[in-house]
Amino acid sequence: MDDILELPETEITPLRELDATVRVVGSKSYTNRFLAIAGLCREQTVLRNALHSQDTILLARALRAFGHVDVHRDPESATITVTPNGNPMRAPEAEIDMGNAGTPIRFLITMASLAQGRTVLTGNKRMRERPMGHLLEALVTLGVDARSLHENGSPPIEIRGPAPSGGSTRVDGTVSSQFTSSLLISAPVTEKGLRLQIVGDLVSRPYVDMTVAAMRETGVAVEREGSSAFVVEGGQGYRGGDVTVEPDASGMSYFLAAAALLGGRVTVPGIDGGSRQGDVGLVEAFVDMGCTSSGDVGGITLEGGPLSGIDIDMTNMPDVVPTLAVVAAYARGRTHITGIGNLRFKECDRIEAVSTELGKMGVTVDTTRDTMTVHGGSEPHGAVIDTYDDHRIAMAFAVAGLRTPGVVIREPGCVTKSFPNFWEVFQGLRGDG
Ligand SMILES: O=C(O)C1=C[C@@H](OP(=O)(O)O)[C@@H](O)[C@H](O)C1
Ligand SMILES: C=C(OP(=O)(O)O)C(=O)O
Repeated sequence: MDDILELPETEITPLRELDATVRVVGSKSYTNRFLAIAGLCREQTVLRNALHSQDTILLARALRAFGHVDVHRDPESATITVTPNGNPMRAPEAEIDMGNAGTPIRFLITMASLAQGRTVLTGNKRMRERPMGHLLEALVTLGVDARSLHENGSPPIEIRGPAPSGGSTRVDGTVSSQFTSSLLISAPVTEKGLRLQIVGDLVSRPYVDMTVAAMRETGVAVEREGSSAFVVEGGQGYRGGDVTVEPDASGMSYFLAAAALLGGRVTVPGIDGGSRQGDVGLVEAFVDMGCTSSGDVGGITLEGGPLSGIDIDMTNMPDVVPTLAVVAAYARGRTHITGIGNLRFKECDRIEAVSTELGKMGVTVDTTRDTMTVHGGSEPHGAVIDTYDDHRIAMAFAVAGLRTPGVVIREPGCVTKSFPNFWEVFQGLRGDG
């Protein structure tokens, strides 16, 4: 098919009927976790169904730059193999440019403290505005020499290692869960381990649960004390071997949304409601709006129905807010979304972006610092959608184009951050793909 990734824009052709089984890419979050863990492991790790996208490639390259592991991808078997080569972890001489890969750069900030020498982690313009300050504060308490070179809490971040090995610290959980995950992942390979207390209300909590699950799956013990404290003993080694990554729940959301908007049916195999990925919670939200779901252990099926607005707290599923907001635009009544203040620190300010772009389609959206209210009910019209170099804005609004004629997505190539074959899979919904 045409290489949509290279085009300045693409117009979406509406679709009348939908009944499809859709295979989505491997989870971005699990791939990032298992890659980071493999980068700390003394044994070889083989990742199956791992996500091969801009962000995970940047993480794999960064791991290689520390010189202690070889990372090899076999496209035939879609496996990524991480093999320790016996060398110590050393800070690379050149700065590491992490683009706008938020999770990877945050995982690497703590990992870099284990390496000998001065590491500088940087990124694109947007990354240089994204917050890392709470993670730096937690690391400084542990005695790590880590700082924001522009003293604004954002990259470039300089880390001088190796740091004193572990200890006790606190981390603010109100801006990003990735700081907690970052501290936890490196903890078992330190000498003293980590006692960690989260302060403030933790956002995106399911991602921390995924971190703990990934750590346990790879052989280390993590103790939890209540919901906000963790103890990880030092001197533990991660276990290598085979790891299989489940499908990406955020990537799944666009296809479930398509079923919701078209009154059609979509099945995504390989993932079920019991997944730890918080974004599977979107299925329940769509059911509350009027859809029907059926799921067995082998997959999730959603069938559209007449849609009504809902009130929903999305603290635990930030990445599917654009998806839900687009569907809400087609629902009768208003949808009030709370708990989403940290959407302002993602690939773009997603509260602003979603309300501006829905506005272009004739939909009224009210916003506050941490909420969004979408007024549905009158049929949206087509518009040229700016995507702000944000994959989730592109993918969410593409779905609107399946129902509304005249939706044009600018810079469709931005999907490569998390879902490089998105347009191919999207085209496949037509059954002629
Ligand atoms: O740990 C992770 O894999 C992620 C955590 C979330 O970020 P925040 O904790 O910053 O909300 C999410 O938005 C991101 O896409 C992936
Ligand atoms: C926020 C996201 O990613 P990250 O924070 O890893 O850049 C995302 O994928 O929606």
